[in-house]
Amino acid sequence: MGEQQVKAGLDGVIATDTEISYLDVENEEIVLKGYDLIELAEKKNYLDLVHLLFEGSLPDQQGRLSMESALKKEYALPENFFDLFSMLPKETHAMDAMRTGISALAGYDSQIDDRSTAANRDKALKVLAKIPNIVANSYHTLQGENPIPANPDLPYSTNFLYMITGKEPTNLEAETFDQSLMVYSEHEMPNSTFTARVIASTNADIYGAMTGAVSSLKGNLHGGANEAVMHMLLEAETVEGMSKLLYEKLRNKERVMGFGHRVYMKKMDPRALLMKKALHKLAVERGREDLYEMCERGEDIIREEKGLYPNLDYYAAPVYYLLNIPIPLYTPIFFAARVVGLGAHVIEQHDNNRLYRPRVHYTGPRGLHP
Ligand SMILES: CC(=O)SCCNC(=O)CCNC(=O)[C@H](O)C(C)(C)COP(=O)(O)OP(=O)(O)OC[C@H]1O[C@@H](n2cnc3c(N)ncnc32)[C@H](O)[C@@H]1OP(=O)(O)O
Ligand SMILES: O=C([O-])CC(=O)C(=O)O
Repeated sequence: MGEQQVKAGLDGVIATDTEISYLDVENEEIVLKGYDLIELAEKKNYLDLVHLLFEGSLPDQQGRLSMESALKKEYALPENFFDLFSMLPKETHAMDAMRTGISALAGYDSQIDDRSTAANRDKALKVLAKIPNIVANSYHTLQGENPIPANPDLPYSTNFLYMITGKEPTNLEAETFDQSLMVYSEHEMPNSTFTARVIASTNADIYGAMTGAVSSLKGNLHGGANEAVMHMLLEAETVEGMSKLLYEKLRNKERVMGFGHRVYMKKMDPRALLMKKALHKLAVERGREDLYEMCERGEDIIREEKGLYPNLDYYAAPVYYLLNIPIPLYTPIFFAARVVGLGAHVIEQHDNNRLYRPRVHYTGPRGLHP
């Protein structure tokens, strides 16, 4: 094995070739199939991006419509599917309920063992079609509420938000939510994507890979941070409260959720910048400029004191709050948006597979006898 150096957390290690996406930190660009994710998020919508990742190109109007109608045909969940959620303890976290739902879908797929590109793409589209229903209605069921049926007259992402809140969103709400799905859609090789690819590399199916990815994403060093950020903002209450809380956290050497990133670290996550703009628009419209100012104050303090910048979760959280989304759904929504990226990665892994099986640097004892 020689003298290979262990990189804690596999920091900087190249895990695979990919044609899907790349974080070009030097040029501050998130490259997605040759496009800049931020430009896509400003000019296109979520289903364009789905088409780009699954079909390899941005769609024309017709292409977008036919993708949307294919998704709508798959919105429904198997009969009595919600019974699953009513059997869970009502304290079950929305991420765990969603994970159960995705895992259960496997049993309904008669082509579960077909790992061809076309079959995998069909499966990924099925998950994408059903995920708003699973996210929104596993939550409603656990809350003892009735499931909210999909409204097929609404565009995909508008319907997703409608199924969460039960109210038809305004244009600004629908556009902001769609943009949030775009920025969450794909991000190269985060822990959850790596998890999905590692699982897929055993020839396991896409449902298993995605179920593993949900588990990874739940942790607060990853997707769970958006929920934690909102609890922090609510605890702080005011701009002054935010200063007090953050200085206290810094004194206690606590990690501040929503700051730092393995790849950007000393630079602002470009997706956070976009969500910051979206937050400003929403905050002005809602008369909640105080929430925006709290976030800015937090950003200034952590930059000055730690040299750290906000990541996407820091600004996505207050955006979701102003969209009246229940806090436990923030991370499930992150996952739902990421289904497209994860789907693309599982397809790529199966198309050119080699089992992931690394080695270790053994530091334990030798030569013992029982
Ligand atoms: C969309 C996403 O999933 S983005 C990630 C969301 N997660 C969060 O927001 C959680 C808060 N952030 C963090 O914990 C980290 O920045 C991570 C996990 C995202 C990346 O961390 P890593 O690359 O592993 O860096 P690591 O954990 O080694 O930290 C390096 C140093 O920066 C400090 N640091 C990093 N992030 C933070 C933070 N948010 N608050 C305080 N200190 C921090 C660490 O304490 C450490 O300091 P030390 O060298 O004095 O011990
Ligand atoms: O890239 C990462 O490590 C985490 C992240 O920002 C994401 O998954 O969107």
